[in-house]
Amino acid sequence: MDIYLVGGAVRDTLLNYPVYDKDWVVVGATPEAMLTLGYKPVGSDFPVFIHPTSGEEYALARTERKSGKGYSGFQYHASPDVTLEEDLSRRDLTINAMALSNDGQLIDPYGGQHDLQAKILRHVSPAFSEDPLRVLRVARFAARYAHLGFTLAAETLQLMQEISDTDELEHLTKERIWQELDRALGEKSPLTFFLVLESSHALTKLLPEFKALINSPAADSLQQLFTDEIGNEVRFATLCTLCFMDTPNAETAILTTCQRLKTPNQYRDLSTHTVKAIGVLHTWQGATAGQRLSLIQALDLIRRPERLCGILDACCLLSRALYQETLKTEEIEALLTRLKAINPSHLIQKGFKGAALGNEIKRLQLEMCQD
Ligand SMILES: Nc1ccn([C@@H]2O[C@H](COP(=O)(O)OP(=O)(O)OP(=O)(O)O)[C@@H](O)[C@H]2O)c(=O)n1
Ligand SMILES: [Mg+2]
Repeated sequence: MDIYLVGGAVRDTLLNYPVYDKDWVVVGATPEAMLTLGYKPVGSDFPVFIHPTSGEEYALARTERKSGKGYSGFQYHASPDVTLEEDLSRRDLTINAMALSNDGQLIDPYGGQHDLQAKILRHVSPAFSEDPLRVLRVARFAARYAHLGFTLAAETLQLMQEISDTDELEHLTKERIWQELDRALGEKSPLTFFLVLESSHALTKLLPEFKALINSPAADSLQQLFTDEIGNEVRFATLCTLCFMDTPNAETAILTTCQRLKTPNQYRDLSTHTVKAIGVLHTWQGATAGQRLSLIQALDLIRRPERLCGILDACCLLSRALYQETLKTEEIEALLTRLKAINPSHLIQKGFKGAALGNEIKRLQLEMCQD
C-alpha cells in the first residue's frame, strides 16, 4: 500500500501556512489490511481509519457516487484498485487535490500548484456538486485567503449557483452550517464568507438573517477591526448586532436566529447583551444615572461581572466601526467595581432594613452612576 499526505496540509505547506491537521490517503489497501496494522475504523461503513499512535485520519482511496439526497445518500466505492488520481479527482478544489508522497514528491494532476500561484479557488471536476456542503466550504476558504488576493473561478461560482438553485442546500444539517459559519468567523475576512454565499445564491437559503452585511460599509469597517485577538464569540455578537440593531425587538430577533442556527449559548448571550448595551454604552456621557443603572441591572452585571469584558469588547468594536468613537471602558469598569462594593450588611448595621434598605441601596447606586 502507498500512503500520501493530502488536502489542507499539502496546500498550507505550499502557502507557508501553519499546518494543524494532517489528512492521509491510502492507495492499494483493504479495510482488513488497515485493521491488521492496528488502525481504528472511524465508522462502520466509512473507509476512514485513525492511526493507532498519531490519531491522524487515514482514508482509503475512494470514488464517491451519490444515490440520494442529503448525507445518507452517499455511496462509497473504496477498493485497492482506486488510484490516487481518481481519489483526487472527486475532491472539492484543485488546491485541495494535491498529494505528497513519502519521498517528498508532489502529485498534482489537476493544476493545484498553478491555481495556488494564480490565487484561484477552482473546483476539480463536476463531482464537486456531489456534496452541497462544499458551497459553504468554498466560501470559508475564500474568507481565509481573501487577504492574499484569492478569488473564485467564474466556472466554480456558476456551479455553486447551480447547486444553490436546486433544493440540495436544504439537506445540510444545522450543525454543519453552524460549524462552517463558526470556522469562517475565525478567518481573516469573515465578511467574504457572507459575500461569496450571497453571490452563490446561497445566503438567502442558508443564512438570510445576515443579508444586511452585504454592501454594508459598517460591516467593512468592522471587519478591519477583527485582529487575531478578537475571538469568534465577539465577532459573531458584533455582526449579529449590526444586522439587527435597527429592527424592532432586536433582542428577540437575535434569540430566534441563534435558536434556528443552534448557536452555542455563550455566542447567543453575548449577542443579546451587546445589542442591549450598544445604545447606552456609546452615548455613555449623555446617559442619565437611571439609564446607566438600568442597563447594568438588565445585564445583571453586579452579580455577573465576568460578562462585562466581552460586552465591552463587542461594543468598542461597534462604536469604532459605526461612529468612529472610542468607548470610555475604564470609566464603566470603575463604576462596576464601586457598585459591587456596596455592602448591604454595613447598611443593616447602620439600621437600614426592609424597604428602607432597598431604597438606600438604590440611592447609593444612582449616586455612583452620576458623573
Ligand atoms: N466536503 C469535502 C470535505 C473534504 N474534502 C477533501 O478532503 C480534504 C480534507 O478535508 P478537511 O480536513 O475538512 O479540509 P482541509 O482542506 O484539510 O482544510 P482545513 O485546513 O480546514 O483542515 C480537503 O482538502 C479536500 O481535498 C472534499 O473534497 N470535500
Ligand atoms: Mg484538513
